[in-house]
Amino acid sequence: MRDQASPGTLLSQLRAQPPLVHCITNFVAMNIAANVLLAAGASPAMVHAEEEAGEFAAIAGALTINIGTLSSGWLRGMEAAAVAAGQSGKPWVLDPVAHYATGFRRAAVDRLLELGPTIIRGNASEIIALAGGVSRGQGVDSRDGVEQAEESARLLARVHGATVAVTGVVDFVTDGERAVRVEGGCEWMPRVTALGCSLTCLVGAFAAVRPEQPFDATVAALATFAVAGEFAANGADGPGSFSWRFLDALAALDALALDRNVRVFAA
Ligand SMILES: Nc1ncnc2c1ncn2[C@@H]1O[C@H](COP(=O)(O)OP(=O)(O)OP(=O)(O)O)[C@@H](O)[C@H]1O
Ligand SMILES: Cc1ncsc1CCO
Ligand SMILES: [Mg+2]
Repeated sequence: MRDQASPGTLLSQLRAQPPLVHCITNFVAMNIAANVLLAAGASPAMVHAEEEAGEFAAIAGALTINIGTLSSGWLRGMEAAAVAAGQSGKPWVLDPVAHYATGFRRAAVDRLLELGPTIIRGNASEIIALAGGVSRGQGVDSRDGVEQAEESARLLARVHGATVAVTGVVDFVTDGERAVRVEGGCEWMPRVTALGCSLTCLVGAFAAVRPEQPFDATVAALATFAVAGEFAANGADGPGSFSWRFLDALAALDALALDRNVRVFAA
């Protein structure tokens, strides 16, 4: 990994100049995602009303859109925000939560994809289905392995000119040319709701720090989660204690510890 764009370097930059991150996320995720961004050192704002989402996206350093608890009004807010982000050259991240579940979600994601997300972050079931494959997903949790989603991720990245991140036991990131796997995290992570949604918001925070390098920004965010997740697993008895230890580990994580413990490998 090039030195100037190591995860630790990006984390230091994020903390030196905390980016304002416009998050349109779901009702389940709103609180934990805001706390995750604050713990990491970024400044979250949960703004979804259609009357203001476009205006706000132009002010923020990056935008994240998550369709977890979608409604028609929210979708109009998402579209306005994505258009404004595109017009003002701000990176934006799409989290297509359970987009395969209903026609409403499928149509919403199709429209959002047309608006050209900079980064797409999902679990394996979501990424496989987004590329037109047959996924085993039903609800918001993944029922497929990341390995099964790697080719789908490469395809999506090429078709949409986006960086695509698939998360799970070992994460996978590609921009269609480069690809890496990020190891780490812990078994409790999928047992705490909305940690993936929160990661999407953190990807936005890193993208605001490096808008021209969405691939490096995405890897840095995933690496931050992987290392903080491993540290937090130490002494955790289950999802409850892991959840608060994870916030503490994120806040305590420094650039040096991140770069020393990160496990990113070319794929
Ligand atoms: N079994 C596991 N072992 C280690 N880390 C994991 C495991 N499962 C998920 N993770 C990590 O948890 C984080 C969230 O990823 P996950 O794939 O669970 O997202 P998600 O399914 O979209 O979650 P949600 O929809 O609940 O927000 C990522 O950092 C990922 O690396
Ligand atoms: C549980 C749940 N339901 C809709 S969104 C969400 C958060 C995890 O994706
Ligand atoms: Mg998810």
